[in-house]
Amino acid sequence: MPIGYHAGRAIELTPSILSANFANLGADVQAADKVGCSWIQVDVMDGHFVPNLTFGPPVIKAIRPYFKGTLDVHLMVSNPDALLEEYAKAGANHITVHQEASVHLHRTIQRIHELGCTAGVALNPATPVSSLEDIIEDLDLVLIMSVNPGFGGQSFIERSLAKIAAVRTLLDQRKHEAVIQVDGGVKPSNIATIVQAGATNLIAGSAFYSATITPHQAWDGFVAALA
Ligand SMILES: O=C(CO)[C@H](O)[C@H](O)COP(=O)(O)O
Repeated sequence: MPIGYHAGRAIELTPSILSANFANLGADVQAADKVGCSWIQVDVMDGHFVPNLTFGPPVIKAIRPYFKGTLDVHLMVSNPDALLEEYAKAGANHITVHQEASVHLHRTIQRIHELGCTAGVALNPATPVSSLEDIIEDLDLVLIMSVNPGFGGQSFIERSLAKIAAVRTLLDQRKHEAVIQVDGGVKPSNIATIVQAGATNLIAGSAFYSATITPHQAWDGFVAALA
């Protein structure tokens, strides 16, 4: 269920399980389902493309029964092509790869579609939106990284707002509809500005899975911030 609407588009809140309690992962995934999230993101890190290690396909398979909506796998890995089939088979509905990690990006996007998933491309903070000019019409989603990938709990990089607006302009120019997802430092205090720039799907890690508030309270806080 959307947390709001902007310019006629539904706005989705996507919890990142990077900030969940790994000792209680099934329940934390189910909590996102119960509060009404339509998407959940699994941040896959390989210790090579980014300096951290997280979830393999068996984890995706294990949590799949606990979430009805879109299971969004964000591959922060070198050579993503080698892993696409395994993550699709494990239960991913959507797969995002990094522009910086993909040598044959067009082929990679085709392969994700062949596997029955929707496809996205992520841009690191220093990667320009212009790098998507020759692929954007093939994409279901563009992910603007608003932190350097690898860790939750970092601060939103303000320059990301201009990049979100540039993606919206490019999509409008090409008359193509795609999700604009933003990942890193998203909070109730900045969500309205991010949505006004053109984003439609907001990743929330530490602001959703927190020691001080429940997922339900987190959801309510984001809804109120957009109202
Ligand atoms: O992909 C990520 C880091 O690479 C995280 O999902 C992202 O940083 C979200 O965490 P937070 O909301 O705590 O900033």
